[in-house]
Amino acid sequence: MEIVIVPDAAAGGELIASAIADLLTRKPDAMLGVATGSTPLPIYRALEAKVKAGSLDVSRARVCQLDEYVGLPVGHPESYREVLLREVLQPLGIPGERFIGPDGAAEDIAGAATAYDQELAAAGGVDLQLLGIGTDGHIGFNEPCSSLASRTRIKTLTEQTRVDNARFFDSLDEVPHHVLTQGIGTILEARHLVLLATGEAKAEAVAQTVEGPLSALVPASALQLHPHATVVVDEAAAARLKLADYFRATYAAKPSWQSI
Ligand SMILES: N[C@@H]1[C@@H](O)[C@H](O)[C@@H](COP(=O)(O)O)O[C@@H]1O
Repeated sequence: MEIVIVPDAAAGGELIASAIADLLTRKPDAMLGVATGSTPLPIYRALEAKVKAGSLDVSRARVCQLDEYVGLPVGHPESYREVLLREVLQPLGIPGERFIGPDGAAEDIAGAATAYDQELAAAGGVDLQLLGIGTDGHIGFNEPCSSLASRTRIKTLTEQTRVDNARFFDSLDEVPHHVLTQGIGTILEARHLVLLATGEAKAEAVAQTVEGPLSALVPASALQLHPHATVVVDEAAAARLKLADYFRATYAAKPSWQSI
């Protein structure tokens, strides 16, 4: 696992957007796994700036969703499909036909979960999966004690996650209790995992993810199992890392030709 400590969220967004640009240069039809929440927004704005400047070609890029609420009506502005259309697809000019995600409005939710895993596999898998992290260490919507081998499936949100996400809704009551999320096993199949965490509220979860034991209690610690996982943190989110100086020295000495 590579840990990169950046000065602030904007620098993290720029670094990760550059890695995505490198990937799309090597593989123009790469499948990008995108995440929701506030944290990845600087990545999307940095990508948008590159597209507008003409330095990034996304004309063949494909995009896939990490997770989705269950039970919101199709087109609900806070469904993750709508959020990603608004924050990623439309600003980058990527048409909806190149965007796949789980159907949280399906009548057969278990079937929709299985269908999404099959769709991801049929698409050739995910080249680079962006991840945020919940204050309880969740990735996607894999709450604590999710199986480290889990596939896309329905999960029940913890009260903490519902409270954390209530800011996007008019009231806590409107935050769904159930979600569809790529499983941890599904996420680990992506060829490169890139987790961005910013702000002091994430410092404890980051420390447990990076330096704690591999544990289903901290779902993000499953990144320790992945051969190419990059954790990008700002100074505030790095505050509890015991090995912060080592991570800084390692990154400073990294060969210039090597991307994250
Ligand atoms: N399902 C999403 C996660 O993918 C995201 O990482 C998390 C943190 O969001 P934020 O970045 O806003 O703190 O929120 C939600 O639970």
